[in-house]
Amino acid sequence: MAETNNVKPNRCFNPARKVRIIGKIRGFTDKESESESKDSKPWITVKKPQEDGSSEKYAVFLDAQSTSRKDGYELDYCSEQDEEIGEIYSREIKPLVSDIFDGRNASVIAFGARGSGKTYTIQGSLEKPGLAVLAMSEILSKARELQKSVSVSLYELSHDQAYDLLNPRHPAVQVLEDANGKINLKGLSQVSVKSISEFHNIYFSQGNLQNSQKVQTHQPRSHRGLMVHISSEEDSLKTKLVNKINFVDLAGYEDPKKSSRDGITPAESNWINKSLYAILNVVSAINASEIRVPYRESKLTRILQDSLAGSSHVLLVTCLNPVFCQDSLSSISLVSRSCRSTRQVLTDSTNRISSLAKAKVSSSLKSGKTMSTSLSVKKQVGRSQLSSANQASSILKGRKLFGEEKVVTPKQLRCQSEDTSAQKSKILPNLALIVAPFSLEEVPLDKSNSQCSPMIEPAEDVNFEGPGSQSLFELQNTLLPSAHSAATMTEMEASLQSGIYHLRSTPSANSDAICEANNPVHKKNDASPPLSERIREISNNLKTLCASSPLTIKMPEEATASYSSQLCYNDIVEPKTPAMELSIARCCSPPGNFSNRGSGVKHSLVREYLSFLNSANKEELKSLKGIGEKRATYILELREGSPEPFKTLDDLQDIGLSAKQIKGMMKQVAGDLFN
Ligand SMILES: Nc1ncnc2c1ncn2[C@@H]1O[C@H](COP(=O)(O)OP(=O)(O)OP(=O)(O)O)[C@@H](O)[C@H]1O
Repeated sequence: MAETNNVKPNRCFNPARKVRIIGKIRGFTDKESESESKDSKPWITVKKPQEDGSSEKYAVFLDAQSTSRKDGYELDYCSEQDEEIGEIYSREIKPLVSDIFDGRNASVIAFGARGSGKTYTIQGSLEKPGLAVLAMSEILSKARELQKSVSVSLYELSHDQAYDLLNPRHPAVQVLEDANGKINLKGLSQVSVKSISEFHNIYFSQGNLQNSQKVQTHQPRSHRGLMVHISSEEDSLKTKLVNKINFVDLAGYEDPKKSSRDGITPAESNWINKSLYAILNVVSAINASEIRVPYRESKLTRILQDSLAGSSHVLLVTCLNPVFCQDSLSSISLVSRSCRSTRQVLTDSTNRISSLAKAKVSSSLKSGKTMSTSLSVKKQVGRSQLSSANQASSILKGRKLFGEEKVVTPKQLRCQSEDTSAQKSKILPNLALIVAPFSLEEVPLDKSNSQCSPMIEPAEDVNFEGPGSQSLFELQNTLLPSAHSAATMTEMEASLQSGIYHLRSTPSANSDAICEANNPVHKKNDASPPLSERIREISNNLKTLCASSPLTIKMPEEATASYSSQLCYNDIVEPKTPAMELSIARCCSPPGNFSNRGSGVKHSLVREYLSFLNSANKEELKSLKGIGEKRATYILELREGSPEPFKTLDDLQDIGLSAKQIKGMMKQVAGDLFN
């Protein structure tokens, strides 16, 4: 664990990230305590933030002794195994409860493998109340103080169908969205609660209620949600203000390939995992401040939509089994992937920390080798190396379900080298973190692949969920550079099931900023140099000018004469519409405009271009047609001798360009204007 000290501090913390992710290691059950030998090494260890500032976050290390696989993840917080639920409540939930009374919504979601203690954490028992019960106790006392009313709803989700657990008939709940984007849960009862004992009766007896009614809603694995509504009458507005806090006990994550212990079918298991991926996809999109948050991917995310979006607090509690559990390993890995975008690997709450990969990176760099950033990273341990037809279909299915993923070949990755060379030093170590626990293919260092970085994709479909379903925050983002689209659960599923790890990096506001800082030429992944931007701007201005320019009126000669003769004979001439047909020509195309308006714009373009050549740095120069490494170096040398070596286009001949080449360059930036 010595490497923990090497955990990099959170260099570019993203303040927009809204989902807090904590870990909770469950206590041993009686049976486990019996079988667990006193001196056996725990497979999960928690490392607290370092006082010397070398790490600001909690880190949890999972050491799968049977496979010698070690993984490390950063979390916002991770409770020790013996930490009482009450302590977690005070630390994590209490502040949320106060905020609900100040008008915010909240969602507390327990995620983890089967048997990892989710129900124990959220619901608990009468003797050992869970987070929801402790919260309810405080909510009720605050509500009394502030004269607000409290009601609760309970639902269960199975096969993407929600059922009301407080109605003895367990009707299906419909999720409807009104014109303002407000979510209405039709068919979900709300039962008013005045005291904690009333709440206990409702919360702890709903299982019995189901059994007595013999309604087949309660599946062995299903999601269960408690929704607490806190409402107050707003006298002045005569409206009812309602805020909500949700507690969700998700169905346990289980490898769909495993034969289930409770006889559920693979289809059911797939549905559960799909809905788990959906919630993680939403978390990922929220954290990445994406414009489009995929609430519509599952009924659960639709139900929670207004308690996930906007200024809502979201707390994801990742529950972990204290005895080795492959599914626990997979589930924290899923959470980790949902909470980062590959470009922000050091900024998210569950960054994977790997001594293994770090060592590999440093050793590979030292040894003159570098890691291949190919999309397929073969898993070192565990399952078969190659994806079977089954796995492939699962990947495809996943892609279909969770959005298309561009498959990027290693060759394409290499092609990015020029554009991303400035970022290489940042990305390479980060990349190592992403793929940490797996063996990374090492390839001989060559110029092209040494500069590889993950493929940067443009933001994909920017679809809004529906009218008004966007928060103001999201709306604002539409005006900003596209935020990154985080890795979807498709990748996670694919990786977990097939052992093939897909890396994808997408631009983010943050990364754009980094990119810009590193290389002002490459503002975006399509790398438009500022010169062409400026020239485009001039060109656009020109078009606008053309569009708004006065009509050119050609007057027939005789008409002009008669008009001017009028002017001659009258001192004060009343303006008259000439009685003649005018031939009107409107200049629309820039070349046409040029011929009519002289060469002012052209000169201005040339000036811009020359000034760029006189001031751009090497990388910027190289982005121009006809200027490679040598010419760029030569230009910089010329500039050392004279600060402005290029005063006219002809001066470009000094760097070995022919008149034809110069014209070609100008054509590149200004198109037909230089024909
Ligand atoms: N902190 C704890 N101390 C002791 N026992 C615990 C603790 N947390 C959970 N358990 C026990 O572990 C078992 C599994 O817990 P729980 O049912 O909460 O898991 P789960 O994640 O909700 O499971 P599933 O995914 O199957 O719903 C239960 O028997 C529970 O009593």
